[in-house]
Amino acid sequence: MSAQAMQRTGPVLQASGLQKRFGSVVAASDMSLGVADGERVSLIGSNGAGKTTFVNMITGYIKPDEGSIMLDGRDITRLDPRAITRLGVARSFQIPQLYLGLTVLDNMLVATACHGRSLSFWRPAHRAEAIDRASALLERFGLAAHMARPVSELPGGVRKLLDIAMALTEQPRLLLLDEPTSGVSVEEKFPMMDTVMQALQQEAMTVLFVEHDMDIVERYASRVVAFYSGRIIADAAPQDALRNDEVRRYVTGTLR
Ligand SMILES: Nc1ncnc2c1ncn2[C@@H]1O[C@H](COP(=O)(O)OP(=O)(O)OP(=O)(O)O)[C@@H](O)[C@H]1O
Repeated sequence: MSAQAMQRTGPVLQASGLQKRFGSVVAASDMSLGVADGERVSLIGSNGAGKTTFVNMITGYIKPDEGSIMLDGRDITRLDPRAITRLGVARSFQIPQLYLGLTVLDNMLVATACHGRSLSFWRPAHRAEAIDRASALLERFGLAAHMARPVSELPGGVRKLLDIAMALTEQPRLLLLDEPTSGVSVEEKFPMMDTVMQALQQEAMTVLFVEHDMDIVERYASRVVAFYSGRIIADAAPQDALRNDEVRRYVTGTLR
């Protein structure tokens, strides 16, 4: 077995004892979380609970005061965001980061060039490979018909799908999604998430997604991690986590 394959028997992500203070605010207090290959973990919590701080520490935008973060057994705690992206942590934002004047395919190719782990993108062979990969992903996300259209002509839901597809161009090990259904209508949110989750399953992707909509959490997460006041207060299967008293009191507001 290769060294890389042996590494992959461990967790994809292992965060241990993360601490972060902003002045007197404790944004992360002893946060530990291990995520195995193929898990779909939903991060829940009310405003200010510490979800974004956790995600920003994983992606390198914030450095923890204490604790460590391992990706496939490699210590990424002190690496800069670009190096962490190159090692396989991809992220999609609540507001899609797209080039509105470019076509859907060109957005995918820009993402390939930006997330690229080598500088060979502009070589013809690599470019042809990138186009093949982009086309396959657009197919999986139901976006193939839009390939030649400028993003400015596309509705919000389609832009969200494109933003997530763009995060996958370089086959990351871990995908972080920030509220994938925010701003999506009630009628659109389930069909959109069905498409996203099916595509992610086909890619065997490990996903962490921040989500406020508990219907979405219950339906699509394999595991739920709940945050409150900078701490992880529950980490369990969706049914169990959403029944937890602390989660009902501090997150979903169903227990007073
Ligand atoms: N850069 C910063 N400077 C100062 N305080 C910060 C900073 N980032 C976060 N905080 C504080 O840390 C705490 C955790 O915030 P965080 O953004 O992680 O919460 P969250 O769970 O993501 O909330 P939301 O759902 O509103 O995004 C909050 O009290 C917040 O005000």
